[in-house]
Amino acid sequence: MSTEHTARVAASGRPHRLAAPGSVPAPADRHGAPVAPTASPTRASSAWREGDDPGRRQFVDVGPLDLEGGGRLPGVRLAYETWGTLNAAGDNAVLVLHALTGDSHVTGEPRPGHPTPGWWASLVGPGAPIDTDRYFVVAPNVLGGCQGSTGPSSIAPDGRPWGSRFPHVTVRDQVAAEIGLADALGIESWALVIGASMGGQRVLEWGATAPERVRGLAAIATAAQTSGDQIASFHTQLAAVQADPRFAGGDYYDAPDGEGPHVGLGIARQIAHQTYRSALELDERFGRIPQGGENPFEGGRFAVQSYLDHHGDKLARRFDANTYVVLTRTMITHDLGRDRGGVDAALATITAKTLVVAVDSDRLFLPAQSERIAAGIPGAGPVRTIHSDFGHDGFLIEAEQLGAIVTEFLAEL
Ligand SMILES: CC(=O)SCCNC(=O)CCNC(=O)[C@H](O)C(C)(C)COP(=O)(O)OP(=O)(O)OC[C@H]1O[C@@H](n2cnc3c(N)ncnc32)[C@H](O)[C@@H]1OP(=O)(O)O
Ligand SMILES: N[C@@H](CCO)C(=O)O
Repeated sequence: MSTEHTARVAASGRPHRLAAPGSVPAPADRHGAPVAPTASPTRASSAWREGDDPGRRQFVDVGPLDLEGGGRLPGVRLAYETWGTLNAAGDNAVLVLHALTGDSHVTGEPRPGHPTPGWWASLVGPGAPIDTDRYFVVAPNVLGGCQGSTGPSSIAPDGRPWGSRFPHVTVRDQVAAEIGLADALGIESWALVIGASMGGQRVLEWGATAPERVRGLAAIATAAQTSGDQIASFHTQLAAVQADPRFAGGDYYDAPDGEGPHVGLGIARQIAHQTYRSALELDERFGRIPQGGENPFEGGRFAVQSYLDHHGDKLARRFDANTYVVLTRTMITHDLGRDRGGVDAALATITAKTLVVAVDSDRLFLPAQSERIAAGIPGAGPVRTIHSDFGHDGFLIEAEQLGAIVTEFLAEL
């Protein structure tokens, strides 16, 4: 394994892999520094607030929403971005659904205050596999999110942030809100609804909730029903956030010092990030190499620890902890088969032509879960496999492979 794997990593053409031990960033560098709870520049809510970064975001009010779990949101607003033009026939609309910590900014188009391109810039844009010169692409921020859509950091009718009072929302509720967005945009049926991971959960839910409104589906690195193993991992992430005293049960937005539960959120991301990468990659890439300038025998870290610290810290600086909790709970309760006679019965009701994609090294959303989706949807072809050393994150990293698969599927549609 080792030789072949190393060769594949080396041949992957990735711009950045672990630097030689002597040249990894010094401990004081942002890449080398441990999570520094008191140094966070973010306020108690790192959620987007109106006026922060208007960019090209638009908003739609989809009205009150009766929730699957019995509660009610009195007014739901979705933030979204669009690219391209809806044609006269109205048949070139594509809905792109982000994963847990994504947002509406999918393409490489620059936006104010964000140095990095959107999260699927290689897949969506002018001349890209989902060609915005041809398709009208719509990407909403999910219900419960923190990038402009109604979520726990939004202001409730009493003028205070929802915080701990934000109700449980299910994947079905999120899709109900997105149906409101489609209505508002005058889109009767989507040529394609595409998403990965948590976004893929909504893709499947679209197919089962509104089969007449989707002609094509692409469900990538996802599952029709959250497994016990996934719930277990999500549970530990929730526990990490909730154990942070600054979480305050979810009501931290008005913390006098302006600080939120960055430490807990960072730890949750570290737990999650490990599941986003493969064991093989972490071993091959980091192994037992100490972080530059640090000695693990004197309280220092191995490079992989520093790497996880970095990813935890980075998310904690850009994301709202309550949204992380709300969306994680949403994923925990995801079950396409609920009240539909079970998963297989629900999958059988999906009429859209469906592309199912798995990442072979994914240890979070297992390829077997993709197999189940493909076996259950009448219009699904065999599972297409992304071969990757990187695990679940392969859906973000392996742009060339995914692009080719999506291009082929769109041509068939
Ligand atoms: C669909 C969605 O919703 S996606 C949401 C979008 N974004 C995210 O999820 C961001 C989280 N990041 C990731 O998941 C991944 O980084 C990806 C998938 C985006 C990219 O993967 P890769 O290109 O393989 O990046 P990788 O995992 O190697 O991380 C690179 C970072 O780790 C840092 N790093 C690498 N080694 C170390 C180390 N030893 N110590 C500290 N930091 C390190 C790099 O400096 C780099 O930092 P930067 O991102 O701030 O520039
Ligand atoms: N990087 C992805 C992984 C989960 O699919 C995210 O944070 O949304």
